[in-house]
Amino acid sequence: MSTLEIDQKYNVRPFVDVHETKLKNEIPIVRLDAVDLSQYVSGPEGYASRVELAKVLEASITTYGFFNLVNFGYDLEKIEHLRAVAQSLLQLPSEEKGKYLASTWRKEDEPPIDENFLGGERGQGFKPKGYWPISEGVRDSITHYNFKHLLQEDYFLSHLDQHPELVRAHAHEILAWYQFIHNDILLKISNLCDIILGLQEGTIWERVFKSDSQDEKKSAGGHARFMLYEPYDDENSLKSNQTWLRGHSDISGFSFITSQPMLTLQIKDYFDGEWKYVDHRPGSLIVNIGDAMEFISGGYFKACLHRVVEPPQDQKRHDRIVLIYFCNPKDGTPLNPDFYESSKLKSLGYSKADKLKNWEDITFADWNTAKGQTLGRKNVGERNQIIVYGRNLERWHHFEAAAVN
Ligand SMILES: O=C(O)CCC(=O)C(=O)O
Ligand SMILES: [Fe+2]
Repeated sequence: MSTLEIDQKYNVRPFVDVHETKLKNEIPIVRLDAVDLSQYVSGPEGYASRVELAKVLEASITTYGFFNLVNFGYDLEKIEHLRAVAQSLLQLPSEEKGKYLASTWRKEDEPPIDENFLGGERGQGFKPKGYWPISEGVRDSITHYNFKHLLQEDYFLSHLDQHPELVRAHAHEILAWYQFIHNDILLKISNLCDIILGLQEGTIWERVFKSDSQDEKKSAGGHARFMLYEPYDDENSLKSNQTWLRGHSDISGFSFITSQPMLTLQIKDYFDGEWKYVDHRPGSLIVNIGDAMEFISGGYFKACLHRVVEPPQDQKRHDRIVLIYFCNPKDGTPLNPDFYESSKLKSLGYSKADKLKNWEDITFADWNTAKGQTLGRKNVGERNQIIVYGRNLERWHHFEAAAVN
């Protein structure tokens, strides 16, 4: 079957976003700074432009830990088309989803999905609705599909039988978008981080994010997620306290989320500790620092707490689709700033000898495993300080400190 015929079979059609809210003046909202990647000029002659851009980035990632990326050089219509594919994929019947669950314990001869059989959330494939407990018996209303191995193109393309037909038909488009984020956008952002930290450009890329197309163990990790949020009914909305995804920081180095009109993503404002909706900036990506970059920078960059809640009144009862990319450091990356010998961090006191005495020497793989095991657990909630390897699992204390100052 041609791609066109497959698209017809699965009714691939544009995802219709909800209209913009008219209530922006009545809700807590934060407009993130825009990092304009068209201002990034490579080569020695572009150095001054990169220094200017690094200043904008530094102001964002050392406070909110979030920024908007604009003019990043990818055809926005292609991203819209992927959202259309995501819509049809995430709306496949349950029996189809049951064949491709995101669980390491998926076996070919396992029975079709029923309420006792839900896929894990981190493997490749589907996480059906209802996997995470939210509160008072309410379970999540999020369907997602995870992609792994995106930076190992040969491997990905030779294992397409692990994916539903719709993914198989669009495999090249999916790879193209995520590899562009990693190998183009992230490379530039890594170099800007080098400038911020007083490191030679290329340092963070080489040590942390460089991909290896053949050997996944030596490569940074490229994990993507298509997400569909469906609204709760009135009863679940009330019981869940309007929460779609509980507050957390990401494990990743950086996470990239497509900005769309429905205001539901909230961040905990670094300056006053209040939860605020992230405003929509058309054509932008919402980018945030994950735990790994916070630890690599000794806590100078902030892995901000964020959550997903119901939108303002005039955007309710509508589906929401986002495409996410989590880029993880290479497994062996040390999560301590001393390894990078940044003069800037030393002068700010972000070194083991100074502010970070309790931090154990760990690699990204250690953190990924330890925190991964806690995901979705009810006891790992807001204000519940849990220390792992000398570090706070979620850094709620950032906001307490900021609010007092
Ligand atoms: O849906 C969103 O906007 C963010 C989701 C998120 O924070 C996550 O999957 O880690
Ligand atoms: Fe997140």
